[in-house]
Amino acid sequence: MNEKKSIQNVDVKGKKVFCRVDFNVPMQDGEVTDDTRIRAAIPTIQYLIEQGAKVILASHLGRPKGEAVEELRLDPVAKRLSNLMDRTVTKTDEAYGSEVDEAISQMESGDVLLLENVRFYPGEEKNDAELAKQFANLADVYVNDAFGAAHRAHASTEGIAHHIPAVAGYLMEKELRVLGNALQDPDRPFTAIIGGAKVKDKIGVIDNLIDKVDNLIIGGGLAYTFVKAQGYEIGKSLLEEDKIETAKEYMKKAEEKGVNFVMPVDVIVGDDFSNDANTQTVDINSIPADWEAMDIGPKSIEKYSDIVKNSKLIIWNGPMGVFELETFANGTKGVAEALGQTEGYTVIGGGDSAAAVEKFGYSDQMDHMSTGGGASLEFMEGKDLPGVVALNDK
Ligand SMILES: Nc1ncnc2c1ncn2[C@@H]1O[C@H](COP(=O)(O)OP(=O)(O)O)[C@@H](O)[C@H]1O
Ligand SMILES: O=C(OP(=O)(O)O)[C@H](O)COP(=O)(O)O
Repeated sequence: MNEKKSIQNVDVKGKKVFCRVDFNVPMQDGEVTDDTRIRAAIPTIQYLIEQGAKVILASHLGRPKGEAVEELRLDPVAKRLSNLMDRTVTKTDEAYGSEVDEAISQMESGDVLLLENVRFYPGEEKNDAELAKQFANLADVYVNDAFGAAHRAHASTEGIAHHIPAVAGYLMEKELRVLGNALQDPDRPFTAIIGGAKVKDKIGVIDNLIDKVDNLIIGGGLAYTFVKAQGYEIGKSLLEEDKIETAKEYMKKAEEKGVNFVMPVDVIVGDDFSNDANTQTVDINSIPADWEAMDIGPKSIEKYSDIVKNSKLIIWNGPMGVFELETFANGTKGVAEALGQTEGYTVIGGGDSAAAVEKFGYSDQMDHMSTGGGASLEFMEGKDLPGVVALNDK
């Protein structure tokens, strides 16, 4: 990232700036229910205003598949941004075309405009060259602050960057710096905790992390493919059959590299995927047939917490159990608490882990909560992010 230009390396004074943000926020009944991503983009927007730029914001919301969907219009987002910044935010009903041209022609220095959902146009996700040009024609400079969408090569995240000067915003810079430092020059002991349910999505991350960490802690639904690979029975627990061999290889690789590969030692099993399930706490080698492991047990929580408290750097992606159900939330809560208490630097990799940390009230105690789920995973996996690659080199 150090080699990519940032917002401070380009003159934006009095210029029209197309700023791609990730305002893909949860909404209910036409109201924004979590404005974390909106607040995270404010330092960049504020800087552009202070520089006297004309700030043209663009974002996607949801997955409207190339056509206008009323519930996915960005009006509630414009309203929330306007409230948060205590200033007028003009919103257009299109993302380019005559209405947008007219609105931009009326802008003065320091004004803020929000374009309509860019995914209302089929060319956005196809990274269509014509659409990218249309976006570029709206402005003099392109700023990408949408870290959460940086793993997408779309017209407003990638294509546009080939037409006008293209730089990273403050949020993008911060995300890449924190995650990049963690992976390149980590303080040690360096611990990664990987949980959640998507074995296929996370197997590459586990592989890449084995080359970097001192402790690799596995929890959540994906742990049971590894438990099975160790030769234990897992009852009805989540299993990705075709990844058992890969799991074996990774455990072998970890051993060869001297990485402490940490698995649950006990689990909470349930007889039903609900809060009313009957439960038992069992050792990892005693999961009964017909029961499903839905959370890590108390001995595992203690073991994981001790490692977390003795680490200098901890990255966490993915809950330890089915935390949405109170009955199976203790593992995730316990790990969140340990991260809240550790002296080490804590990085939460977006997605459900960020939601869990928020839900249990520990977000203020974390050092960095990433605004990107998929993006931070791909970054940790060592993949190039197209939205970053396309930016101008220093
Ligand atoms: N033991 C388990 N069995 C089934 N599902 C689980 C288990 N542990 C966690 N989960 C589920 O994993 C989901 C999150 O998985 P994932 O999307 O991979 O995480 P993230 O969004 O943090 O990357 C949660 O909905 C949670 O209920
Ligand atoms: O919410 C997002 O992804 P995330 O849930 O993986 O963090 C981003 O806005 C990307 O959205 P997308 O996955 O529809 O391309």
